[in-house]
Amino acid sequence: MAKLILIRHGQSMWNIKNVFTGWVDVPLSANGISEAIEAGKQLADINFDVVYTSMQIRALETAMIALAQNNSDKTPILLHTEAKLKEWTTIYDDEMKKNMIPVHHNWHLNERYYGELQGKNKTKTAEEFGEEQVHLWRRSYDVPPPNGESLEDTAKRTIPFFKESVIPELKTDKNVLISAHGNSLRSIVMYIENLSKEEIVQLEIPTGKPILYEYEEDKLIRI
Ligand SMILES: O=C(O)[C@H](O)COP(=O)(O)O
Repeated sequence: MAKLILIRHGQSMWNIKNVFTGWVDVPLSANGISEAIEAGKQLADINFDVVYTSMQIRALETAMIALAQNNSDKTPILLHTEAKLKEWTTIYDDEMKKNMIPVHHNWHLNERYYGELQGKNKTKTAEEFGEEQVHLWRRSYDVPPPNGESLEDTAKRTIPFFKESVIPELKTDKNVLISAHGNSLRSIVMYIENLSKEEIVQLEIPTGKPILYEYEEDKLIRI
């Protein structure tokens, strides 16, 4: 039975400062690296066949650090350009691929674009615009931050990608790791678990804590 593992990147350098990050490309903090190592140890017995990350370094770092803890002797191969993808399909033969894990990067998994809030301190923003308004921007389904993406907007790019790229892997019994972000993953969990617009407001995804599903009879069951 194929497994799907979702993991939000470990704590980032801006998570520490409580700053809206979105599409700003910020690395993991020392604590975030420890979180990724711990997550990797928790997932060490899963034989991953393919990995998907966003284009953002915090998600890629988390995936690579977690994979470094894996008990398989496979090597992750970053397929971050069309040329690398072509090389993967033409140069590497099946024998070589047995000991490798393809790691795909894709902007569709990027964190929600936080628009004008990017770079702003979350506490100061709440003081400026009010707690309720900021909570709506951060956790509602369809209220976007100023010149940013709502969760609904984010889902319009994550869900088609998930259906077109990830589901076919699960259907062919591949174990999949997705390393992404708090809100891009909230949109995916909302889809998988069929959460309502009201329920999604309550969903928080902590940094570095894997979410596990098993794929059976065309359904994803949380385990
Ligand atoms: O982009 C960010 O600031 C964080 O990754 C998620 O922020 P949020 O928890 O405020 O949505």
